[in-house]
Amino acid sequence: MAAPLLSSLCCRHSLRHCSPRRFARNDLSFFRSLSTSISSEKSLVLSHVNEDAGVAILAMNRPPANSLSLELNEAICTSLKEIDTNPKIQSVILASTNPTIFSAGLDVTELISPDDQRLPKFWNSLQQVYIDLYGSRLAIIAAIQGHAPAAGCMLAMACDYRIMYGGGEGSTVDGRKRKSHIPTIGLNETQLGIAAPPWMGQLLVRTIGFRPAERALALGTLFPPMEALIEGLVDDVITEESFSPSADTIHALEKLLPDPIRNQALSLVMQKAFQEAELYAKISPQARVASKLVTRSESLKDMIASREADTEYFCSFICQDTVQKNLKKYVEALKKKSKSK
Ligand SMILES: CCCCC/C=C\C/C=C\CC/C=C/CC(=O)SCCNC(=O)CCNC(=O)[C@H](O)C(C)(C)COP(=O)(O)OP(=O)(O)OC[C@H]1O[C@@H](n2cnc3c(N)ncnc32)[C@H](O)[C@@H]1OP(=O)(O)O
Repeated sequence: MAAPLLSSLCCRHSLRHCSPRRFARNDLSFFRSLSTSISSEKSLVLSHVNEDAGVAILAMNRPPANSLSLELNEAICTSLKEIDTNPKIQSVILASTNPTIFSAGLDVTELISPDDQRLPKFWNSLQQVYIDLYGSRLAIIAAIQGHAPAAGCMLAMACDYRIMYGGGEGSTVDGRKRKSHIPTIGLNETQLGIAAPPWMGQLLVRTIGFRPAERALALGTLFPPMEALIEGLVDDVITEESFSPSADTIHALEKLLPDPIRNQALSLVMQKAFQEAELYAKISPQARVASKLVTRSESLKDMIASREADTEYFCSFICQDTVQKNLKKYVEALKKKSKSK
């Protein structure tokens, strides 16, 4: 049933290689077929590979908050595609150059008084980020050193493993002392007066289970690290007390991390992410990818099948007067809060 639907509903531009037959095949080509051919501003992400370890880094680099604009979404897809073409690489660490914000979710300014050509393109680019991460042949490890609300949480959930910084006074998240920083993660859309799109909500359901997700979606809950761990929203929480760095890992990270974020070799989250990435990289790729297909292919097919309808709904929803009013108020409050610091 899903296959003919899929071919008719696949987005013309980004999914043109995604034939139903490929979907049925239990091999790497399924994941490769989901890649895009979008061009991008490279500096919005920093990426680098350590071929000896089979690990790559993809660090979002859009100050101040890594909020997801059309261009950042495209840059993530392009960078992931480049990494994907390197057969020596099996794992990627998805990270942020900002040590206190993983990603603030959608760039809410994209949603206010939107341009009617750009808005669907923007939404399409977010869908593509999800498809490319969730359907990647690569094992993707989220190194969540800072806040990850809404679509920031979606990015993390689309990865294979999530490691979050536990926070604390005088912590050394990037090797420098800083004041207390407790990050949070969750789908907080209802707090903005909007609902998470169905595929994002379903991703939360698959990650933490039906009832906890139902409640978290309704309340727009942002979980601090230990609560996120208990709910299963993250797989590991790292604190100075719980993790001891190893000289070998720091050395390998120094080889992997590009110049502007080389000091993150001292980040415990980054160190644990690297160890996890190495672990995944040692598994037979065929076997690992086949096992990923078991849990992900059906929901991806469903999401792709409803992609155009999702975009249409999103655009008409965002353009409603009441939604625009709520979003404007939200952005004003955000800016006021930031100024008052
Ligand atoms: C029946 C079917 C229903 C179907 C529904 C279908 C479609 C659904 C329709 C819509 C769905 C839309 C989906 C949305 C998902 C999203 O991702 S919405 C975005 C949600 N994000 C947030 O709410 C996060 C907001 N930001 C924060 O809470 C904080 O900034 C932070 C991340 C916790 C960090 O705090 P911190 O104190 O460190 O930093 P500041 O607050 O000072 O921020 C610094 C700087 O960054 C700017 N900024 C922060 N977040 C955003 C953002 N999301 N977009 C744009 N800009 C952001 C902030 O304004 C500051 O900038 P400055 O003022 O220039 O200093």
